[in-house]
Amino acid sequence: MAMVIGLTGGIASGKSTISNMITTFGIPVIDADVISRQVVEPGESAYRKIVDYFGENILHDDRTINRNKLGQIVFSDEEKRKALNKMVHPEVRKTMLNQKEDLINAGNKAVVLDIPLLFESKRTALVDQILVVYVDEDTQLSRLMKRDGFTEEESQSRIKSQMPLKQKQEMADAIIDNRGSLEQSRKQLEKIFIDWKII
Ligand SMILES: CC(C)(COP(=O)(O)OP(=O)(O)OC[C@H]1O[C@@H](n2cnc3c(N)ncnc32)[C@H](O)[C@@H]1O)[C@@H](O)C(=O)NCCC(=O)NCCS
Ligand SMILES: Nc1ncnc2c1ncn2[C@@H]1O[C@H](COP(=O)(O)OP(=O)(O)OP(=O)(O)O)[C@@H](O)[C@H]1O
Repeated sequence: MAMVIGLTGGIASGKSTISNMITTFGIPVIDADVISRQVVEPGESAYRKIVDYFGENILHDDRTINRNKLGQIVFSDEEKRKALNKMVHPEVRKTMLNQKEDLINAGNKAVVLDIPLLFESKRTALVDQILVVYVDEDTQLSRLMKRDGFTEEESQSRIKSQMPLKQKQEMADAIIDNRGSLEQSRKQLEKIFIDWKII
C-alpha cells in the first residue's frame, strides 16, 4: 500500500520550499495551489462561476483572472472567501485525487499532497500522515511581506484567514521546524522519511 502524505502549514511557512526538497528524494508532490490556478483559467470549470459572482472587474484585459485583485477582495471578506472556496475546492479535489491514483498506479511508494487548507477544509481523511511545515508568526509575517511585497496589513489579513499554525502543529503526525536554514529543514525531512520507511 502506498503512503499518502498531506503536506500543509500556513501561508509562506515554506510548503513549496519543502515540496521541492521532497521531490529530490524521488517522491512526487501534487500541489493544490498549482491546480487551483489551472481550474480558473478561461474556459475551465470554475472560471464562469467566479466571473458571474465577482463581476468582470476582477478580470485582466486578456480576460484571465486578476489574482491580486481577487485576493484583495476575498482576504478581507469571509463570506466572499467562502463563496470562492466553494467554486474552486471541489474542482481542485477531483483533479488531485485523479493525479494521486495515477501516481500510485505507476508504482510510487509514497505520494505527497500539498494542501494549504487541509485542516480548514476538513480534508484530513484524504491522507495517511500529516506533515506540517512550521514557523513562528513573526517569521511567517516577514517572509510573506518580503516574498509577495504585501504591506503588514495585507499580510496579516491573509494569515488571519487561516487556522493558526500553532494549532496545525498540534494536530500533525510530523513537524518540520522551518525557522532555521534550508539544510536544517532538509535533515528533519530526511529523518521523518526514514522513520516512515519511504526512503
Ligand atoms: C485568492 C486567490 C485568487 C489569490 O491568488 P494568489 O495567486 O495571490 O495566491 P495563491 O493562490 O498562490 O495562494 C497563496 C497562498 O494563500 C493561501 N490561500 C489561498 N486561498 C486561500 C483561502 N481561500 N483561504 C485561506 N488561505 C488561502 C494559501 O496558503 C496559499 O498557499 C487564490 O488564492 C484563490 O483562488 N484562492 C481560493 C482557492 C484556494 O483555496 N486555494 C488554496 C488551496 S486549494
Ligand atoms: N528555511 C528558510 N529560510 C529562509 N527563507 C525561507 C526558508 N524556507 C522558505 N523560505 C522563504 O520563505 C518564503 C515562503 O516560502 P514558500 O513560498 O515555500 O511558502 P509556502 O508555504 O509555499 O507559501 P504559500 O502558502 O503562499 O504557497 C519564500 O520566499 C521562501 O524562499
